[in-house]
Amino acid sequence: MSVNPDIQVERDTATFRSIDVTHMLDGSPEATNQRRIRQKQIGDDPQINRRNIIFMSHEERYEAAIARGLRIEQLKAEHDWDIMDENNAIMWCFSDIAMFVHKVMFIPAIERLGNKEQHDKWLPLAIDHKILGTYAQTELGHGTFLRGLEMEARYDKSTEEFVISTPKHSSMKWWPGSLGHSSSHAVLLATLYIDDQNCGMQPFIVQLRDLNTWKPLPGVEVGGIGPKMALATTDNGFLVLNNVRIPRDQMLMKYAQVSKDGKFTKSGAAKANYSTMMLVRVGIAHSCYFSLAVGATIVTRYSAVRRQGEIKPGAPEVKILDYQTQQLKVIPSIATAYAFHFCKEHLKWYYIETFQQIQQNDFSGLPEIHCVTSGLKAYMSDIATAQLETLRRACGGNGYLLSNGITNTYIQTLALPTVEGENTVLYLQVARYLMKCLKVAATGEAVKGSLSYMNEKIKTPYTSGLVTREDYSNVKKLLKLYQNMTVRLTQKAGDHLNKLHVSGQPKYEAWNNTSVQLVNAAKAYCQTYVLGMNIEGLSTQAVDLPGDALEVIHQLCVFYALHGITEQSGNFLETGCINITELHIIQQEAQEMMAKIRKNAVALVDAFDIPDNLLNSTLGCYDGNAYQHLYDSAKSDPMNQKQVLPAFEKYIKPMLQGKHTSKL
Ligand SMILES: CCCCCCC/C=C/C(=O)SCCNC(=O)CCNC(=O)[C@H](O)C(C)(C)COP(=O)(O)OP(=O)(O)OC[C@H]1O[C@@H](n2cnc3c(N)ncnc32)[C@H](O)[C@@H]1OP(=O)(O)O
Ligand SMILES: Cc1cc2nc3c(=O)[nH]c(=O)nc-3n(C[C@H](O)[C@H](O)[C@H](O)COP(=O)(O)OP(=O)(O)OC[C@H]3O[C@@H](n4cnc5c(N)ncnc54)[C@H](O)[C@@H]3O)c2cc1C
Repeated sequence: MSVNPDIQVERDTATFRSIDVTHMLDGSPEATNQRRIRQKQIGDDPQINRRNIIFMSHEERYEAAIARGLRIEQLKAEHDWDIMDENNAIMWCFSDIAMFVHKVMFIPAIERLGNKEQHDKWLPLAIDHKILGTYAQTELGHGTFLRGLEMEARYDKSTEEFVISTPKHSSMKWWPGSLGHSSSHAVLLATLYIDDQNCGMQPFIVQLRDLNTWKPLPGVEVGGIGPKMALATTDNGFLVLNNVRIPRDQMLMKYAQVSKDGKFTKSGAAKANYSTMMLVRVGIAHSCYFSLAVGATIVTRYSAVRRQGEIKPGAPEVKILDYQTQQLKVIPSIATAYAFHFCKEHLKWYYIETFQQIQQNDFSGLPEIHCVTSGLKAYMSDIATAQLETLRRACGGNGYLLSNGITNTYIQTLALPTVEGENTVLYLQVARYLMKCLKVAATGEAVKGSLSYMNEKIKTPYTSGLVTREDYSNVKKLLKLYQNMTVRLTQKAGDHLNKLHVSGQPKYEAWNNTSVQLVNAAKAYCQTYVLGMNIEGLSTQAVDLPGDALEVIHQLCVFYALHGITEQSGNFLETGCINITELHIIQQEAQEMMAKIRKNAVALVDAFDIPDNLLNSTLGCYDGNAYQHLYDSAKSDPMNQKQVLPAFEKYIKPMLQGKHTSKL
């Protein structure tokens, strides 16, 4: 099929070469080649390809997702993939792999929470798929408040075993992925009791199913929790354990130990057992980038080939991308996807460095990285889901179809604000850190790390620093506005907290009564962080780009900063970081920048380089032939393979013949 001329002209008139930006996103031309080879191995494989999933039943999808997982293992062995390749493969399959919690949580939990002997015993079994596992933490009664977990592991000194039980309905495990039907084992988080003394949440390895028959072991009641909005193939489950006994060495003992005679000891940081969640929060940031890149690609391409209505009366119908309002739906998502790219790259290296320190028992970086990973997981998933919905609607009626490729991406991404810590709760963790830094800054001590800008801002009076028109496209000046706004919102929340406390409210009550302001400050901190990483990316990753490409990536960053101010203008005005005249100029500059970026919109999403066989979209194919692909997809619907469906004879015909009323 030839390329739609409407999309070809977009490529021909772009001011830069997409491939240069693709190399930047991948890190180098060699990395681009390597990724393309991997994506071809996945996309071309009939067992992995997700082409027909929209026509499958729940059970068919589940089975296909198991087969996909197995096939990925084979490809990994055949092509010598490393862990990054494997994680990317899972992401490119949109996590449509039934055992993916085994890979992204079960194995990492053993690695992080187990000691050397436990690594030696369990990791080879898990890595070779001799056992399949889940991460079973959340219960029916508690997901957020981990100190409230009710499943009990009581140590029995006489047999040197833990006895695990579910005292009431609310204490059953509820939600763990792959638990329903696909796991033989679980890393199970339960409250440890020794002689009735509560020793906090600890991780245990518990076998759930017989490895030959796959039947639940005695004392184990397990099953799926029922159909969900999406992620149909991650069989989230429930688990009830009735006095199930496991040997002492099946408590993962890297950070807490129970001796044979029942002595409890702890090593490492207080929250070291929470470290698996931090890793997955980093993975979620990466997923948010990918989902948004997918959505932006589909909708930008569709908007460039869909013609509807006229701008100039009587003139030919225009591409919907030429409507300014459509641009406002599409361009921010492109700019955000690029900002998220820089941010997730930074986060990946930041996590690797800090994890290495933690491995050396240096926990000093833990509070800051907990703040950053919690905040970015929350902020990026909030923004990604909001923008995906805007993008989906920007396709009009066809945005409601499953074959468009964006609907599935959107509803899958909708899980991310909830999993690994509900977003509001995570923002409140960020706020806790903000309040601590505020206290440090107030005493005149230097705040270090991502909030070091607080040192300067807390002392100096604020001026926007926007004097000339050029200042409005100076990303460093714009970043200062964001930093000002974050510090002011933090101070405002801090003042409110203190005021309530001084007026007699206990600290915990004052905290709850300030939590709206606290969350607002935390979001501002996250938004500032993302912008900061975008700007840093310009001078690190983007710096080697040819001038024309660098200019466009720079424009995107300016637009991201300006648009963010227009979206949050209330915060910027209320804190006095800009005045109304400055806001009007910012709005105007943002619109002008959007119009410039529009010219390169298709080339910018092409640079994400997501192949058609992973994109799985009728609307967003590279060739721009959306109508042909929509028609082909409709024709391939199994319901269209018969001219007349059985329901005709059963119900429609009797109705047409007036026979139905006799049965009423
Ligand atoms: C790539 C796609 C992947 C999709 C994956 C899908 C699979 C999904 C899996 C899951 O959802 S698994 C279950 C995830 N569950 C959660 O994330 C639970 C959320 N809750 C928490 O994380 C915590 O309970 C809490 C809300 C952060 C608070 O915990 P708690 O009440 O026990 O803490 P406090 O006693 O209040 O102490 C807070 C104290 O602890 C520090 N802290 C908290 N978490 C961490 C951490 N992860 N690392 C380091 N430090 C942590 C926090 O900073 C506070 O410190 P101080 O201020 O007291 O110094
Ligand atoms: C698709 C999916 C996959 C999952 N996979 C797993 C898995 O593999 N393993 C696993 O263990 N779990 C898993 N979970 C569970 C998930 O981690 C929890 O649902 C999540 O942590 C939220 O906890 P919750 O359900 O208890 O929400 P709740 O805490 O009940 O949240 C409900 C509301 O209460 C608010 N709230 C709660 N506490 C506070 C507070 N302190 N301050 C202010 N507001 C508060 C929240 O903001 C939210 O608005 C999964 C969930 C989903 C949806």
